[in-house]
Amino acid sequence: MSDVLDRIAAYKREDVAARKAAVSQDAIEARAREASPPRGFRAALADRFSETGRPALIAEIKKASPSKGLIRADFDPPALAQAYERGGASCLSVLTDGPSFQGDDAYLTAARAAVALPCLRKDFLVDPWQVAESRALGADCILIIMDMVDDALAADLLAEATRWGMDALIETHDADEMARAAKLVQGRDDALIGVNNRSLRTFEVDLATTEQLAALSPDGALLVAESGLFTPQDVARVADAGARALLVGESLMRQADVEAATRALLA
Ligand SMILES: O=C(O)c1ccccc1NCC(=O)[C@H](O)[C@H](O)COP(=O)(O)O
Repeated sequence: MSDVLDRIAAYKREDVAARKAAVSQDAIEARAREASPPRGFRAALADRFSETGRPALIAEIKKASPSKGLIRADFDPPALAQAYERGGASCLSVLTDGPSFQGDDAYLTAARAAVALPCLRKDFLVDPWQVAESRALGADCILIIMDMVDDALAADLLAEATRWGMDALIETHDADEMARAAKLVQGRDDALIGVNNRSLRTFEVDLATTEQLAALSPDGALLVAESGLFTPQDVARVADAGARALLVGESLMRQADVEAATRALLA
């Protein structure tokens, strides 16, 4: 039986085929060349960690999710981006997937225009064409979910991100994916490796995932702990495991005062 990740991959392939039929590679590249220059996503995280000795925050603009349904009804991406920036976030993550997250490409463009922070396009990449599309939308970083791509596609996506001057967050959830990610970034000094504490197939969340995989992360990679982080104690736990950055959505999106909640989480 197919699970949610398989279903997302299936509709994404159809969606990308339709987008590619409407906008050729040359046309999407022309749009990408017109976009505002990349802001340096990994560098922003590394700089903040160097300055503070604490994990830097990637704050996520997330309206809904398959595991939680609607998370935030009062949803204004530019206002949320500004609240995150004032609260101390180093980068943003913006969900652009519509069917499962009620996201939209326009949310990324609008959020990025409202702040000076680098932005991750949080979507499911199954084709290198989507990398140029992400850049055309203004993204500074793309997501490569190792569970969703084979090694060849992962390498193509990473090469495309590099070609466009973008960073790539390479997401893992188990030791096998971490080993594949380590091979993928071998010889590079700009690796950004994520450990998702949530299984995207069962939705089970366990911070021990970061603790278990951190030791397997390649030397020199900047490690990002993703999902299920609600309290400063959670932050301290993944920091102790070696995380230099955090990706947080739900716990901040559920707060009335997002700026204060962001500050409190990082305190
Ligand atoms: O969040 C989900 O339910 C989900 C389901 C299937 C695929 C991906 C999913 N989430 C993407 C993420 O990784 C999170 O949005 C991100 O790490 C933030 O997590 P959280 O702080 O727990 O909202």
